Amino acid sequence: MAGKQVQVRFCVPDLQKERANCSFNKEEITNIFDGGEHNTETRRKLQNIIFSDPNLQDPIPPDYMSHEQRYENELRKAVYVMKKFMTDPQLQDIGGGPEAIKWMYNSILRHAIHKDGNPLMLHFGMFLGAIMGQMSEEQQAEWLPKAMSGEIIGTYTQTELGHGTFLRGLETTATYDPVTDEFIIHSPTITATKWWPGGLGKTSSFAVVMAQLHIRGQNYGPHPFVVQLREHVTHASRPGITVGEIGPRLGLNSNDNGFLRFDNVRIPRTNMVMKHSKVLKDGTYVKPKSAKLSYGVMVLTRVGICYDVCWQLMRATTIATRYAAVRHQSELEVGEAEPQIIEYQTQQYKVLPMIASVYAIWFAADTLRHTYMEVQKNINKGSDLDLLPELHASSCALKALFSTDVTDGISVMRLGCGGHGYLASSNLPRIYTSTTPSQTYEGENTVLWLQVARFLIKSFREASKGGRLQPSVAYFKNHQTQTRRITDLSNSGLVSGYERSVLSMLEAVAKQLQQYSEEGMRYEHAWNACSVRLVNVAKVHARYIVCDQFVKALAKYEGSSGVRQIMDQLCRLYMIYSVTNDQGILLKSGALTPDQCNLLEEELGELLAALRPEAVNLVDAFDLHDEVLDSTLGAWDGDVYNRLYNEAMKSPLNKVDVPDAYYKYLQPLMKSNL
Ligand SMILES: CCCCCCC/C=C/C(=O)SCCNC(=O)CCNC(=O)[C@H](O)C(C)(C)COP(=O)(O)OP(=O)(O)OC[C@H]1O[C@@H](n2cnc3c(N)ncnc32)[C@H](O)[C@@H]1OP(=O)(O)O
Ligand SMILES: Cc1cc2nc3c(=O)[nH]c(=O)nc-3n(C[C@H](O)[C@H](O)[C@H](O)COP(=O)(O)OP(=O)(O)OC[C@H]3O[C@@H](n4cnc5c(N)ncnc54)[C@H](O)[C@@H]3O)c2cc1C
Repeated sequence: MAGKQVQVRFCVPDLQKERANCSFNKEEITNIFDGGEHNTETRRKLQNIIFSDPNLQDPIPPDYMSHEQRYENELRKAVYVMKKFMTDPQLQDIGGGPEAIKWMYNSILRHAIHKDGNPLMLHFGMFLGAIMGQMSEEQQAEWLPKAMSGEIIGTYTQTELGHGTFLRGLETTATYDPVTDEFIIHSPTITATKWWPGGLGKTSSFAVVMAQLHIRGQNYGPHPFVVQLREHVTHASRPGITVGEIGPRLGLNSNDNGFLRFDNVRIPRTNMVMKHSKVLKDGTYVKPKSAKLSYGVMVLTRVGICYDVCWQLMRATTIATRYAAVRHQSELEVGEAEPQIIEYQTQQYKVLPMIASVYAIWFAADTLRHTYMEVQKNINKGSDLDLLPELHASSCALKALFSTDVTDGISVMRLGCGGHGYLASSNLPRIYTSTTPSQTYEGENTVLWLQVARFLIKSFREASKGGRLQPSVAYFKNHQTQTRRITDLSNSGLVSGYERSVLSMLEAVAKQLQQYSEEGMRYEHAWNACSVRLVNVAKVHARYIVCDQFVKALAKYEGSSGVRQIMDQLCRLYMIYSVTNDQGILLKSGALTPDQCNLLEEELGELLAALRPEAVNLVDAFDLHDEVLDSTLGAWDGDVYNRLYNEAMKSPLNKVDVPDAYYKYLQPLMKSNL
């Protein structure tokens, strides 16, 4: 059943044909990703307003702008949107609730308006996140209105030149002076220089600064403080503050990532962020319920990254799938017309598992978000923090898995578009460069995998003692009784295959750790000597979580049978794609036999063929506006060749037939060779 849009808009015949027979209700799928029918309606209204606003257009394609122009252009749009969003009655009236607006706004703005980074992103993400999640109620009352109105703009400054991963190694100090009731913020060394925070270079007037808290000579570890960096009105950097931008990056070049140094800068004691830990006037330190609660903003951002990369994958798959339906190349049979490249099974294998991955990521991210909300509720109620290790481990696992899967997936989508995928106008290069840093920021992925492994090893030991297990590792309780082989290849059978593989890997690595310890190696060194295996088991556990969540989400799905059927096929594809990619692991652990792997590979081919006719409709159902795609190859109408040609015409080199550079360099060379 085709949606309304499909019937009225022009598109090339190849896409018309693809859209003519759709076996499911696309709108129902759109509603899933928007979080309900009402949200879809709200998002579309917002899109119409935003995309028809001339103030949000770029004067020239950002690729042809200088570094300064890009920054200025994005800041102009970001400030305009902020003001418009807060004051325009049209936007106020749209409704949908703050949650809906927030998610939709993030996706529309981040991906369509701010094409290569937004100088206010950290303000809206982590600065506001720190105010709302880490400040006491009195502090929120003071800071939130200022931050919401734009009176102050802030960022989150944690990473330093010398340390990003190792928070305990941060060197910036916040020393309490009880005489003046102030903290003295200081950067004692060059490596203490804050380095990387988004919006820090030229945009932010304030920052949440992570610094080592010192009271009367004792170090209480990293804590967050609010520090004013720039003067009101003049925006000049304040005395004792040295701040600037760190220079061009692989991508996200419109966001002024910055550096920052403090020379004994004094701030009031009450600028310490004090929801969880406090320093009283007399210098008494009030401990938090858990030392790790001050890392909460990172956890929230890790959850956000799971959704963020999912949107990026939706964009990349939409572009590559539509292109694959429009592009004709080679011959399937000699002398026959060139087929659409999507007819090649290898091309289907590029796009279809990535479309299925979008669903897998979305459902797992949703479960993670609910765990986050539950933990947050418990923190606010002052009740126990039992779920904190679960949240930490799952958010590390899913952030690391999805940022890697999606970065790799986008690369495959680019390759799937051949040479044209390498053109900036396809937008695949920028989608890639905007996504790959998510493997580094908010916890470098290897480091996060090791955090997951730490949780797994602890849980494994707990299971052997018959102890209590967190939900994501509840399956460990069976570990001594289960045989390794699975006998049925259904989805739940394959999930069980992953469980058994994790347990088998854990058993082996735990044994190796034990052996090293018995040989006299210190535990930390034994851990390091096993860390490649530890990372590997963490990855398999993460894949288990995602497969398990996908199956569970579908079991609860109450929509139409058409959508249910297509999602079942996608789930099956995701399962088999994952298992066949991991078959070495599953074979080694004894969960699968080579014959079973062969059966799964056969089924994979059948699924690709079954899903091939639905490919374009599946990406249409993501309902990404052409402005969100921003791609010559992925637009809804499929008019790829005219768009490619027209975009090339925008190159400044094409303004004149013979450029000045010819007269300066080439002509003298060519003349001298006459
Ligand atoms: C939507 C898109 C937005 C994109 C914007 C992105 C902008 C980017 C911003 C940034 O990058 S901000 C900077 C982010 N930096 C990091 O993420 C640093 C990564 N490092 C860490 O998180 C930690 O240092 C560490 C690697 C987890 C280790 O921390 P630490 O050394 O202090 O811990 P340990 O002493 O080793 O203790 C580990 C102990 O603590 C538990 N734990 C660690 N972190 C957390 C947490 N966040 N929540 C709960 N628990 C935590 C951990 O499980 C261990 O527990 P036990 O095993 O001892 O029980
Ligand atoms: C685009 C972008 C935006 C950012 N925005 C912000 C921001 O707004 N605010 C902010 O504070 N920071 C920000 N960062 C910084 C980011 O959080 C750090 O870069 C990240 O946490 C990694 O730290 P690092 O750079 O020190 O890498 P390192 O920790 O030095 O990593 C280098 C290598 O060492 C390995 N390694 C390190 N420790 C271990 C270990 N214990 N075990 C095994 N291997 C290890 C890593 O796996 C990696 O291969 C941003 C970074 C980027 C790229």
